[in-house]
Amino acid sequence: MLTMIRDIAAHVGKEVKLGGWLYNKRSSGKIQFLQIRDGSGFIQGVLVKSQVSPEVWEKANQLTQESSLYVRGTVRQDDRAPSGYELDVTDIEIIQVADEYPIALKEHGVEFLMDHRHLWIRSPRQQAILRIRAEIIHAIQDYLNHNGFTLVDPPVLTPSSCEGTTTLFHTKYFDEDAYLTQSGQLYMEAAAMALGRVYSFGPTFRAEKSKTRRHLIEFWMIEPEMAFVDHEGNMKIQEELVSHVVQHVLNHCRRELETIGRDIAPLEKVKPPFPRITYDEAVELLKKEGFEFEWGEDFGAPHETKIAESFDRPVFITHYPTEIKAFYMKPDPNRPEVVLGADLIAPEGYGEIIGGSQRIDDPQLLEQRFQEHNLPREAYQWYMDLRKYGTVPHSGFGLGLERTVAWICGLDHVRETIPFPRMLNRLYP
Ligand SMILES: NC(=O)C[C@H]([NH3+])C(=O)NS(=O)(=O)OC[C@H]1O[C@@H](n2cnc3c(N)ncnc32)[C@H](O)[C@@H]1O
Ligand SMILES: [Mg+2]
Repeated sequence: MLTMIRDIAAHVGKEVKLGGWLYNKRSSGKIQFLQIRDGSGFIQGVLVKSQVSPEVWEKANQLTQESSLYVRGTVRQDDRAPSGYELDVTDIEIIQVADEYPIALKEHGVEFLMDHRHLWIRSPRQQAILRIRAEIIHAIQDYLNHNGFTLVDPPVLTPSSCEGTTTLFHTKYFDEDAYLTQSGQLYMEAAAMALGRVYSFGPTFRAEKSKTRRHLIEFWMIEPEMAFVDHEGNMKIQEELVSHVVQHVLNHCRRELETIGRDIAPLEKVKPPFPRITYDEAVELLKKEGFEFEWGEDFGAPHETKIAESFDRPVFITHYPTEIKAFYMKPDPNRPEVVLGADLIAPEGYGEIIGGSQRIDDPQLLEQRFQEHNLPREAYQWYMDLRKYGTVPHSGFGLGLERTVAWICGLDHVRETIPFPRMLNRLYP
């Protein structure tokens, strides 16, 4: 039975057998130091020429970067070692001497690394990011599952759009037209009328022609939807969820955060309540900061970054103009030219991580929106039925996983937040 490096502390003084890959090695003539990784961690194996057979010594000489092997040895505690332990190697079984590894331990250009993403993910930094991503997913589901939400899976193949028709991926569904989902929201609204509080978690697709550090073509979204929850209740759930996730990462990913060099001070300030400013107040703030900005425009990355600089934690921007938001958003009854919705803007320039709103629950108004947005009525009949058979006030939001990972990890680009990013001009590997 192989021992995993993550469990090595339980085996001090004992002989163990590990399976793994050679991450790196160095030699001082009579001693060889093998940096071994097995996916659960790293450990240094030490070979002393005088203490192993010539065959084992020769095998160690043959090993190249990323060669796969079994190694046997005795576990020794050593505070000088990064993991706190070392392995006094007694035997090596080579599985494969790897070809010359393309990602040598030096700087490489982004496109080269992206072309070798299937290998790049083996590096300590990329492993750490993927572990933090997994912990974020775990924390999100932990919060939602313990707060009355049920996971419901929406379809990926859909007959219509949710977020406008300019970013749809079209495909044929036998002899019908279909589109890859932009958002599971509309289906979550149906599920919320059945189960009260629901959420979806899956890939969503936007044929965005934007090549920015925050846009992916395929990204993962968590979409909670809640019956009998209004705009303010929606934001309260969002700030509790995000704060829970950040605290979970701080509690469970310290080693990974150190590996990627993340300054955690900004994350320690992420506690509810988050500040709320209206779109109007945000426009005024931008004008005071010297931006040319017309009421009715949408905020771009520079605007969101400037707005966020006034706060030490994520900030809700609420009451956007109805004209620039999606058809389903409920207008403010006291001021119909703005909606009961909010974007959650992360600090440190990471921009919008959540989009959400209260939904239109009045059938007449929804009919009017179908016409204003020129939506094909028959494709949305099921969605209108939700307003005919027991409509209720309800709200929901979409949290973009990759943007959340980029913010929490402090990364420059979303391409490092997902195992195999799909971006403009990138479908490989
Ligand atoms: N259930 C809902 O209410 C969600 C709603 N239908 C929706 O899709 N809103 S959103 O378009 O703002 O997207 C939500 C979030 O999804 C993320 N998002 C949105 N588009 C992208 C792209 N292209 N790349 C990466 N991440 C993206 C970003 O964090 C947004 O705040
Ligand atoms: Mg949005």
